[in-house]
Amino acid sequence: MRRMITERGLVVSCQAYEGEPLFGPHHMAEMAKAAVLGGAIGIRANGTADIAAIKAVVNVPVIGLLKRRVGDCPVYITPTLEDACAVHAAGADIVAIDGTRRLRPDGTTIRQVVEELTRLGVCVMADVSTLEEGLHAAELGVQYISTTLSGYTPYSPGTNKPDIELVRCLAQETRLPVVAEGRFTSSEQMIQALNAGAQFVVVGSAITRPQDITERYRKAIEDKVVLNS
Ligand SMILES: CC(=O)N[C@H](C=O)[C@@H](O)[C@H](O)[C@H](O)COP(=O)(O)O
Repeated sequence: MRRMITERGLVVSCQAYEGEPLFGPHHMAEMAKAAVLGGAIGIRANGTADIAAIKAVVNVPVIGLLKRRVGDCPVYITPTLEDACAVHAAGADIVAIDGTRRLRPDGTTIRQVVEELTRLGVCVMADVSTLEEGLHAAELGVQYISTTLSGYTPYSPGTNKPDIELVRCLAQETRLPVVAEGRFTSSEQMIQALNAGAQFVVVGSAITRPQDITERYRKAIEDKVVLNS
């Protein structure tokens, strides 16, 4: 049985890239278990192996995606219908796809992908970068809109902070659950997003990438303390 996320709260993204120490389904499944122990109401995961491994050990809904770069196509979050079907088949409760209007690597449009996933009964999260993309995805009939790609398209504002303003606008202008995702590094920012209308907040690197967390602490020392004279 596939489950939606209906509560408000924190979803933890458990992702590691090839070459990183925690890459691999075993590590990601253990990370997901730890996140659920801490109170995560859902997990976001990349790749069919990680999704299946995580589904086997947690009982909260899993948002699945498949990051895949094809040539120089900028669409890389579950870029094709086949990728979305693979994510669904791996057990994801919700399938996250690129929610922009950009053509997918196989030349298809978001409309075609969402129409087919809707016909198959797949629950879709559209990862968008602007309000306009969110409104368009909502019109196509997706179930969730996430701010995931804000700052990651050439036409969206690039900052090192979460895009709380986009959360607020999406929450005001659509009737769909809005997901706040991308660059959350503090619980204060999470509260701001929830108060701006997010149904839940997805936090990744700040919880599940130890090398990034360590680097953030180390940089703080460098910025404030003279280490060597
Ligand atoms: C833009 C993109 O490709 N985002 C990906 C989407 O799944 C992941 O790399 C992020 O880690 C995830 O969105 C969570 O964000 P953050 O790690 O900043 O908390």
